[in-house]
Amino acid sequence: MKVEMRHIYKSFGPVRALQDVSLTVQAGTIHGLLGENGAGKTTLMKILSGYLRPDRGEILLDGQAVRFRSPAEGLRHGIGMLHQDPMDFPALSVLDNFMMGHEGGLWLDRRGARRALKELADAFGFDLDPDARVDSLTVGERQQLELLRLLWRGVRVLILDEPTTGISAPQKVRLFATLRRLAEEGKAVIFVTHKLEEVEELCHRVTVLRQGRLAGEVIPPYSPARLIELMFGRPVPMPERERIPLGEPVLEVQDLVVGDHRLRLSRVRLTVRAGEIIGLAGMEGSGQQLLMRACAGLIRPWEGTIRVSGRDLTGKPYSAFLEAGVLYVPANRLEEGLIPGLTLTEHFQLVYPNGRHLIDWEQARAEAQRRIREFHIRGRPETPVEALSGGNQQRTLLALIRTPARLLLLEHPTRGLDVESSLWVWERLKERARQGTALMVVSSDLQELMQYCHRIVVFFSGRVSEPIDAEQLTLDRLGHMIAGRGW
Ligand SMILES: Nc1ncnc2c1ncn2[C@@H]1O[C@H](COP(=O)(O)OP(=O)(O)OP(=O)(O)O)[C@@H](O)[C@H]1O
Repeated sequence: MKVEMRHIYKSFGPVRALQDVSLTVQAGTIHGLLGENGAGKTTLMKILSGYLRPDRGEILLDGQAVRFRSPAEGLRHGIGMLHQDPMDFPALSVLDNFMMGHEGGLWLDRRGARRALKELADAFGFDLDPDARVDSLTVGERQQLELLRLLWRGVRVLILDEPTTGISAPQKVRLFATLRRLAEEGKAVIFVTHKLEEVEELCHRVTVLRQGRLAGEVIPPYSPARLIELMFGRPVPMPERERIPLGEPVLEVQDLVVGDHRLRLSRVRLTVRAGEIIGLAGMEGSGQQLLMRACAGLIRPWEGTIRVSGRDLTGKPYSAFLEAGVLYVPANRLEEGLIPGLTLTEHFQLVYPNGRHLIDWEQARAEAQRRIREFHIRGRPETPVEALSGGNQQRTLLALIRTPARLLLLEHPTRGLDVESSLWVWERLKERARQGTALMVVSSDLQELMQYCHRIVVFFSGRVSEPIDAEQLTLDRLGHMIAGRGW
């Protein structure tokens, strides 16, 4: 199906999210949509899939003008969107979610649906237990489930809004192969991303948006420098690798045994020093989060000890970890990090209250404004967090990290961030390291781990490697280890 969007305009109050954007996507192709944070990519795709209505402009499918009043209508026309943050029902099972929205709903033939789920999951190499509750899945697994659901619904235009952020390198390879296959079968695939290498690897054509406007359209062979210039309106220099000197041990993990219903980490030993940045690499769900949560005081270890700055905190409550200067920034920003419905000002007041009993809202607003400026958040003090673009939600989370901190535990701090914003975030994190904070960072971006971390710990199915000096690692070796080879 050929998709045409013509002269689309969309504003949210004073924010002009899209101005005169046109896009044509041919059937049988993978079309990239590239742009910096807040460029309007998600808004454009929400309009195409029926989640939002444009203020002006039209949409044509195979030359026929269409107007969708809801995503369900979009889906009936064969347009499905895989969102950046999972849009599922966490309290229900994988199978229930898979069947959700299907004509017949939950009364549908469950056995048939179960079979379809298994077949699709096998085709992609995804390992999803149909009876698991969705809130026990990782972000990546939830994305996988949603992708399978859309395919099962028979979409002809598949929109993927940054689909690779939560999944492992081998899963990405499989996903890309599947997307190519879907394109060969005649589907139109729209691939929203910040990552230039993904555009190069996958896309037959790419449209670049900048600040709500069309910046250009490019076909291979791509020049990364040209794409960056289209995205940001100027070249963006890459930083040199930096060696931050290390201080005293901050985090000392001894023979830690910790687990949940599906995974168990055995005898983990790790010391992180002041100023050190340790990267945790592995497929989503390989145990990184267990270690992070144990070190944040959110889950109790079964055995072993956790010491922070010499104090034994094993088995102590989360509040004791907070008091010791341990801060945890989770991956799931809209469920655990931010509170939908609350504004930016309200979020900052929760973390930095300006009064004991009464809040001076005038001052609160001014403080929020200051942080918005400092962290380059595209939003206003009164903006509710769910109205921010994904990248700006991430910046907000970072702006909410209290100072000083002894130990920062960050999951995917640059997930969903464009090149320039990622550099900016890492600058902030390095600044913390230089001030003596110890950092432990989970990321699926191996290149970024290699670039910024002193040492890297690799996880595979609950196995945990010794910390490896990042300078002695190659991207290739790291990729193999993550896939369970060469241990
Ligand atoms: N519901 C909303 N209410 C108010 N403003 C909004 C809303 N949705 C989006 N915006 C604003 O519109 C602009 C474009 O946002 P959009 O999410 O489309 O960007 P994006 O290119 O997808 O960015 P990212 O890569 O960070 O997700 C941003 O300035 C954003 O804050």
